[in-house]
Amino acid sequence: MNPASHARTAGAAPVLTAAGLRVALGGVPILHGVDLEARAGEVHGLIGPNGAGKSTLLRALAHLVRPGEGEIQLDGEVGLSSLRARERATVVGFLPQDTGVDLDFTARAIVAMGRYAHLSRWSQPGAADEQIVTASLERAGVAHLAERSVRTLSGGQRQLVMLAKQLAQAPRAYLLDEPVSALDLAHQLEIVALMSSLADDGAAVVAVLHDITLAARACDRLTVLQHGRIYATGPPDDVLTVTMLAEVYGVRARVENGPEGLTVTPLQPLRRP
Ligand SMILES: Nc1ncnc2c1ncn2[C@@H]1O[C@H](COP(=O)(O)OP(=O)(O)OP(=O)(O)O)[C@@H](O)[C@H]1O
Repeated sequence: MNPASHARTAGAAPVLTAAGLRVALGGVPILHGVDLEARAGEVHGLIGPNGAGKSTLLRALAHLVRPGEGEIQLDGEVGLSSLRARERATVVGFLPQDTGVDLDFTARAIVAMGRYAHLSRWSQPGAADEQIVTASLERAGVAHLAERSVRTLSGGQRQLVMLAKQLAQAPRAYLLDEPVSALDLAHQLEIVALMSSLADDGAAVVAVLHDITLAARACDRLTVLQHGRIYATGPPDDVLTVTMLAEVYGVRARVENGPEGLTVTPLQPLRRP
């Protein structure tokens, strides 16, 4: 972690606090008592193998799946479930893993939907909302796609448009499920920089990431999930160990700390954990 981001996170207040979350899907227990804090001004990475429960945890934080036990508190005092949907949308924004859209809307129209959270039931978007939509398209690097139907966009372009919608929504906590999975290298770096600038602006950012080296460099804190439980949480330097990679991912790996930060190189599969 670079020293600037370290300073950014010192003393950061939790926006969302999950305590003892238990979630079952289709009658199958998936999360078994998970605690997590999404802090203002911090980029928090969720990592772990396929099926560990990362998306489920993110969806629970976004109030898209209801925990059987445990709850999510806003600012440590209000239950997220007690908020009205529109109010909740000013607190949490969720970028799904699958951004497929089967609607014939332009990218601009999709991004404009992000503003609904900030309008009263009877009001129409105004000039200020339009400006925010334009700025959000620009900040996500997709202003040139504004008038294209989202149906005609590539997977990566659609992912960026959906991210622009989150920017227009401007929640206090951005919950991003694999935000770089469909992106080329340059766009990945741009999204990492964007996550960092959102945190600099005071937002809490929680992102599911599969590229561990990218996660190490992009995140102030990492939480490792394994079989629906937290294996470790803390600064990347503490969490990303050879032992963790063997025990959680079932790989022999090299972890190096160089001038650009940590690099994790998987070398050989071990017996599946
Ligand atoms: N609707 C459902 N009914 C039953 N089981 C489900 C349902 N949705 C997800 N699961 C299971 O819950 C577990 C956790 O899934 P989840 O998508 O949270 O994992 P993940 O860590 O995000 O995985 P990935 O890295 O592959 O995206 C998986 O075993 C999955 O098969």
